Amino acid sequence: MGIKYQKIGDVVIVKKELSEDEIREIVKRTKCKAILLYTTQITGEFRTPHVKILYGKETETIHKEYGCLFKLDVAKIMWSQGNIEERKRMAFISNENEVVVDMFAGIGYFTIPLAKYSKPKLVYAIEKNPTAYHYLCENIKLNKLNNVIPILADNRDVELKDVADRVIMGYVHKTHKFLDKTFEFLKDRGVIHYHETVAEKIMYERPIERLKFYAEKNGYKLIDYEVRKIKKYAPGVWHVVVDAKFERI
Ligand SMILES: C[S@@+](CC[C@H](N)C(=O)[O-])C[C@H]1O[C@@H](n2cnc3c(N)ncnc32)[C@H](O)[C@@H]1O
Repeated sequence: MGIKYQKIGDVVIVKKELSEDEIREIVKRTKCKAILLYTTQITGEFRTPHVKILYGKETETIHKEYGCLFKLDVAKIMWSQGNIEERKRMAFISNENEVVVDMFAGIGYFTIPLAKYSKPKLVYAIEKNPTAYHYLCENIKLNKLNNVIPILADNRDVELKDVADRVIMGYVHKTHKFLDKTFEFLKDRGVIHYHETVAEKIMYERPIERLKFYAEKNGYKLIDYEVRKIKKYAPGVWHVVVDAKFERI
């Protein structure tokens, strides 16, 4: 059977309609409790999937990855398998001396592995969507973390000045528009993990130009950076992350 599927906890996601035989085969093979069809690309600021349930009823599950537990309702909240390497990388990016702000925390995609393995002093995990925030709080409890403060808010409304050694911007919809706020969170020196979707031809230039522009505007200078590919986003378009180090001028 050549059907492509993705298993999140005990829920399976497919991207095309299945026959009765195919549903039976997937259930037998994966022992899943539900099969969901993602009907369109994930869009919108909350990154909510559009789904049709092909099998089962219950779509809430616990996904295990890299020793972390992620509870989510797969019918309401996205899970990007393509970001797996970045979630692992973020797990060990910080250290015990740091305070981190995760501006687009979701259910804790980066916050949970980072808080668990890097053990920073504190992670402020900001999330605007109440459903994602609910699971973020559940996941902090499930993973027994005491160094995460979840905040239900639009990150632009959060008043935290000069607190962060590191800011994660794991969102790819006009991310640069949030950079003024990011520099408000940042201490005199710090690192920003800036995500962007960008055409291949300009992927080593445009994100850097934007970072430099907002740094200068906010009284910082870019002192070091590295552009990393996360995944192909569309034909000729990459989802990249820039690890960028800044210092206040
Ligand atoms: C979907 S996550 C990114 C995916 C994730 N990095 C992964 O590994 O799969 C982005 C989150 O940012 C949240 N978000 C969007 N705009 C926001 C804002 N202005 N303030 C706080 N959270 C926001 C969305 O609700 C969503 O949960």
